[in-house]
Amino acid sequence: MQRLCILGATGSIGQSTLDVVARHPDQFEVVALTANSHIEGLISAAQGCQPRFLVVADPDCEAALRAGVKAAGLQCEVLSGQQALCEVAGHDDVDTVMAAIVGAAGLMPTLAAVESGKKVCLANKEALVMSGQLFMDAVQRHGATLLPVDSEHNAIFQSLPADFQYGQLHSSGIKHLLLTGSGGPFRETPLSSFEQLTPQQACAHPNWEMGQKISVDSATMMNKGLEFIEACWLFGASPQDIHVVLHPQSVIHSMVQYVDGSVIAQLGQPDMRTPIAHCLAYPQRVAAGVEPLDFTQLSDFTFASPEPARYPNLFLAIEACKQGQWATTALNAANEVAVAAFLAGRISFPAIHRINANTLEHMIPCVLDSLPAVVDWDQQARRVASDVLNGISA
Ligand SMILES: NC(=O)C1=CN([C@@H]2O[C@H](COP(=O)(O)OP(=O)(O)OC[C@H]3O[C@@H](n4cnc5c(N)ncnc54)[C@H](OP(=O)(O)O)[C@@H]3O)[C@@H](O)[C@H]2O)C=CC1
Ligand SMILES: CC(=O)[C@@H](O)[C@H](O)COP(=O)(O)O
Ligand SMILES: [Mn+2]
Repeated sequence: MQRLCILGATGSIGQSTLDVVARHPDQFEVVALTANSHIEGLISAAQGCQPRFLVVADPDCEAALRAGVKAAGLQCEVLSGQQALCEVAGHDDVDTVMAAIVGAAGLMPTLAAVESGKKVCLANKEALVMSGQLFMDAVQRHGATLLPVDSEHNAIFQSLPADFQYGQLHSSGIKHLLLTGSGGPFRETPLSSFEQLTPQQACAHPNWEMGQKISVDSATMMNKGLEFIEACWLFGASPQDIHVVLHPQSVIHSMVQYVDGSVIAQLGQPDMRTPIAHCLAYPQRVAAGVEPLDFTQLSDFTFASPEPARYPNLFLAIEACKQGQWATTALNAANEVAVAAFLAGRISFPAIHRINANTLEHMIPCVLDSLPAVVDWDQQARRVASDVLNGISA
């Protein structure tokens, strides 16, 4: 029996994880569920799986959660605050942590799981983008098992040689990692109308149902930029090892191109239950509730290169990846500030890129060789991004 902690249980990945887990009560037991403040969602999830711990990050929500737990007749211990998230992620009674908090808020709880040597199923790409080498060193040092949930990285993981060793792309006969991206909802929208695009339009992804932040990131292709950085860390790749390919159908989830001309791909429905089930059951396989692909019903597969004028955030992220940790941590922070402002209706869609680029220009390169340095740098970048934002929206 695998004992699970689901960080971000009320979100899109959290809910898909609960769906997979509920199909296999003989294999998975949920020990802890966490959220930020969505109490009803947490209680409803707890009614399905009866966890021992329920945790809200926002301490102001603890009393309401306690009352809700009592009213629902649940036998859960209620905790709150970031330290409590870290405690359940590293708890002795937990084997596996689904890291599915969105954004930088996931860094500390995910690292707590890593530092306790857990099996960590990583959806929270921002944690890795922020802390790269420190994160990967902690995985090594604490003997954690890191499995990629992000659909592209899961596809690459499945397409690599079974005996692939971290960082040995070239000696494994690999030429390139082909990172596919849909291009988001604005792939064919005239650039002249970008200033008028709304959050609702940006969140209407053509293929995937996801949380708001990652949906906007898909629309700007910052998501692919974050994934580019994520792939470098996960597989020990260099920027020149990775090619981004537009594939609007999102059926091929990414590929590995070998020196002999072979290309190995992982395909499937655009449904996160597949990579989630793959990570949870690895190295076994379990049913995920996902319909098999029917190739006779599929439309054409098409491919293209992303255009810099349409997706400047993608190219900014690739450049940041080449610059190093100071740049990727700052870019991630700026992007979180910018996307929140766009979702709140404060700035236009193209202003997301202006904030990201201006923030990077204001940051003076430095070495981030400790976690406190990363956290401090993230905060500095948020302050700079907020100043840029106030200048734009004033
Ligand atoms: N959705 C998808 O298909 C995919 C997502 N990912 C990655 O997975 C992660 C989660 O994405 P997604 O599920 O879409 O996001 P959602 O917005 O749907 O869910 C986010 C979750 O994080 C919790 N949360 C938000 N802020 C905090 C905080 N400050 N402290 C603690 N918990 C917090 C939310 O709680 P509450 O409900 O209380 O706000 C919720 O449970 C992201 O990093 C994303 O990039 C990767 C690949 C695919
Ligand atoms: C499902 C998943 O992994 C997302 O990250 C997805 O890739 C978003 O789609 P885009 O390819 O449009 O970014
Ligand atoms: Mn992805």
